[in-house]
Amino acid sequence: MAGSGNAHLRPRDQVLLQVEDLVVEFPAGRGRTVRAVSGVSFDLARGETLGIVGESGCGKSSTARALVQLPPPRGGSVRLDDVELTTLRGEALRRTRRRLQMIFQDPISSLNPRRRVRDIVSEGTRVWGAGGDRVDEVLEAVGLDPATAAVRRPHEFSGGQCQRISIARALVLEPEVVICDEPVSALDVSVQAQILGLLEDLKERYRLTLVFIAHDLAVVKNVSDRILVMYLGKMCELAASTELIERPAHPYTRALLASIPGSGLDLPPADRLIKGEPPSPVDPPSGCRFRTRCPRAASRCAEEEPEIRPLTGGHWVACHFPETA
Ligand SMILES: Nc1ncnc2c1ncn2[C@@H]1O[C@H](COP(=O)(O)OP(=O)(O)OP(=O)(O)O)[C@@H](O)[C@H]1O
Repeated sequence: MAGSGNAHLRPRDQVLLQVEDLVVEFPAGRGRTVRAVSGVSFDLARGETLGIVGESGCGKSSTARALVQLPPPRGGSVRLDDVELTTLRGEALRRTRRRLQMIFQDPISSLNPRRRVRDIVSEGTRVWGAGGDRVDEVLEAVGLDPATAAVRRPHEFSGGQCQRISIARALVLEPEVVICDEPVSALDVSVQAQILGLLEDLKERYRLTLVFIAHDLAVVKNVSDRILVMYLGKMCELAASTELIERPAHPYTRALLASIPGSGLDLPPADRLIKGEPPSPVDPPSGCRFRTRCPRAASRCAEEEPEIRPLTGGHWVACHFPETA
């Protein structure tokens, strides 16, 4: 079972992926360290979509990469079924990693321009020695005509089509969990909707479990069953999507939500804007990391770091003064 600080995690036998107290660090020059992710914990039931949202630099991509152990996190646990990924090495890690696939933000640069689509999509299957016969099926599943698309190269496709190719490349390995790291951020708005719709369809068809990362809460809210809001490497709030949208409790979540046109959240102007830039994660503020930009900050917020704690069943928040109305 999860430790007391991670009481929002469900019992292990109910979840496919369980992440506990994840810590990711990078060297930041002059002997300093940046803690990009600090104490992040969440779980995913099979077939569920968890959205992770927060502004640039809050640690979303570092969290995503730590799930697939690229690189392995500095601390914490990532458990897929009964398999603890953080202690796996070599062939055992490689074999388990196939079950978790990633889709990235920039589809064009993540595809090798010199190779034909068939080779790109089947690349992983050659490493695995299986799945090569699924290339046509997955190309068709992502909406590309295998007969014409497979022999072309990435530059002959639009950004949206390249993202379809990336999705096919992930799907061909029959993953259980697909981690989508800002999959639509680089695409035109009209294309974004198509790719989001495609991911929803594929999730049903292949019984996928999704982690969906975006800086834009407007995108995340429509595709996620639950949403985790991160700020400067830490968890702010975690709740079912409708609960988080209808009753956001953390001042950061509230400001993110109020910035979405038509969100229905009518905040006083001071609460609506997130002032200034995020502080440096190399030297984060004492106490609550959001306090330097928070309209509700009080002296306690500088002295004491808020633990993540329950508001109602399934709704968790790390704030000394959450909105509870
Ligand atoms: N390889 C690295 N070396 C040093 N610092 C890094 C590295 N990768 C990320 N960081 C730092 O870790 C912090 C979190 O970065 P991360 O990319 O995970 O955030 P993010 O929320 O995904 O942001 P974005 O939306 O811009 O990708 C940032 O301060 C970033 O500068």
